[in-house]
Amino acid sequence: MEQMDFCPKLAAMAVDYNIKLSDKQLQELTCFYDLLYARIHNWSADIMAGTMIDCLSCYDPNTFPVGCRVIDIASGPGFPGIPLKILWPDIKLCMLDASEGRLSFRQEVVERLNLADVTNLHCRVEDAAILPEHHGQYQLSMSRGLSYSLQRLVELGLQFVETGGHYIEFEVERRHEMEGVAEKVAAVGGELVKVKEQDLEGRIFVYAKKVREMPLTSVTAE
Ligand SMILES: C[S@@+](CC[C@H](N)C(=O)[O-])C[C@H]1O[C@@H](n2cnc3c(N)ncnc32)[C@H](O)[C@@H]1O
Repeated sequence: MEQMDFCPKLAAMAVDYNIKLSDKQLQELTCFYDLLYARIHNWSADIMAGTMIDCLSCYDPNTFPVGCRVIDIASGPGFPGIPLKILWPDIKLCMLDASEGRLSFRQEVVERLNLADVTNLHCRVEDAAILPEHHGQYQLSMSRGLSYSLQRLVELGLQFVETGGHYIEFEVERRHEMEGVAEKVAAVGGELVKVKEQDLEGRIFVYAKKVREMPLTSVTAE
């Protein structure tokens, strides 16, 4: 029953949040939901439609150049990377997570949906950030649900992008973290571009641009 509800709920929410989804994209997002439901957790259609809309809401034309190289850090089962890839099939997407189980699930989704230009990485973000094949190799990085401080997240995210590239943090209801956010971003080589709030999931999107290269500090506990 939940599964049958998903597609119409997502379609209605997309209209509410001004996100245009084609029938094909709705089908693909529904297929992703079906796989999540069967393999990961039987999340309700309401919760999952909200999660998909949350992921898609980070889109900003100034940070997503056509065909851009994107890395989703700590992607888990594929959020926000897979919904964004479905909405913008031209992006070249890498999804990274420290959990191996999540990698095989994401791979299954990629194969079922026949998604091109997607790579999957089983690695800790701190390790990948200093590898030459990932450091500075993307135009856009993002993370949703990784539980580090905002400054540490921006620091890590900016390691992956070239100068002029962007990092998007999916911040949620940590108002204290938003104090002095521009200074926190500047301290790790970035410039705060904008902050966007959305009622759904208490979301605050933080957009940071990389303006200079900074070495990654070796914080191990926060
Ligand atoms: C709360 S989940 C969020 C997953 C997904 N981004 C989402 O929005 O549903 C946090 C994820 O971070 C991953 N993770 C935690 N520490 C990590 C690290 N140091 N490097 C890479 N992934 C990490 C976990 O394996 C988990 O999949």
